[in-house]
Amino acid sequence: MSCDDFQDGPNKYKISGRKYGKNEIRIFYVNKDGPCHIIKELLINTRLTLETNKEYISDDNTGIIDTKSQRNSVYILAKKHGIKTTEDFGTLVCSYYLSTYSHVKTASLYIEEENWERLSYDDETKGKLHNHAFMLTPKYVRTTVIVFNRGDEFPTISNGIKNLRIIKTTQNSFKNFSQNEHRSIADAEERTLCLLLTFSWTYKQNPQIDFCKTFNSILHVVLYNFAGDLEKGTMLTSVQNTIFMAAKKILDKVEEIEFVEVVCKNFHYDLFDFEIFKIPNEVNDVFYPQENPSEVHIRLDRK
Ligand SMILES: O=c1[nH]c(=O)c2[nH]c(=O)[nH]c2[nH]1
Repeated sequence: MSCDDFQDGPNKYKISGRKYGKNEIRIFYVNKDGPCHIIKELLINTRLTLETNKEYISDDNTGIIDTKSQRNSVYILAKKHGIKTTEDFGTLVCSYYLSTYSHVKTASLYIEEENWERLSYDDETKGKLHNHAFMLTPKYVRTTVIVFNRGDEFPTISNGIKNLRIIKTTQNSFKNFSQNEHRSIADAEERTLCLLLTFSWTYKQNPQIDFCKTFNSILHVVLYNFAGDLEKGTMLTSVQNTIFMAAKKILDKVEEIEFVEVVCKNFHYDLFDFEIFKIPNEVNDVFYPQENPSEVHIRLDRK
């Protein structure tokens, strides 16, 4: 019987999940080694699971590492060691919690990274990048999850792309779906496809890779899978098939990845009905974007 199984009179219970931590620790780090500054802005959620559960089932708080202490460790470790990569820094923070507090069973972090790009001018200096000025280009959020269990040699690391919104105006069909008595929409040979994509991929333990380079090559896979060749494009027949193909191509491309998860919101762009106004509509060029997207999910594992 584990410490999470317990009995109160005739009633038996099991705590099947417990963790706690600080949310949205915002940290901005500037590497000032030389005139060309390198920056990182991270939003971090910490989570600790303790070996015992006495703080849940009794008034004994002696094991609780308060969430402000958890937050302070993030800033102090950044000051002492800097932040080179998000994955290394996240691993350092988790290792710190595990090595400092012998009663921490699992330390994990969820990290979002702001997409600051080095500033450049659209003039004769085009192509040259500024040493210490940046602009926020929030096309998507880069995510990292680190889970470090006591006793494991390495943490499990996941990366992801959150809230990438893309739209394609042709070469999207949706047809031959279930004929049922409640069906209200017709087959579409053509439609406008607008997706809000969140990908995450989890590495095998201790992958020997450049996480940043891998992120960029996965972003390329995701975009090319959606859009295809710049001029010729590519045909998409459903959201389900589109995200399956993207996940498969990621596993094909990066051997070190164990599984990929995709959550895809599909914003329907409906055609405005001009028929009632007797306005001819030879070209489908006016749409009304719907607010409430549908959602398609897949997780693809290696076997
Ligand atoms: O690609 C799609 N998959 C669906 O499951 C679905 N449902 C829907 O209304 N439109 C779409 N499109």
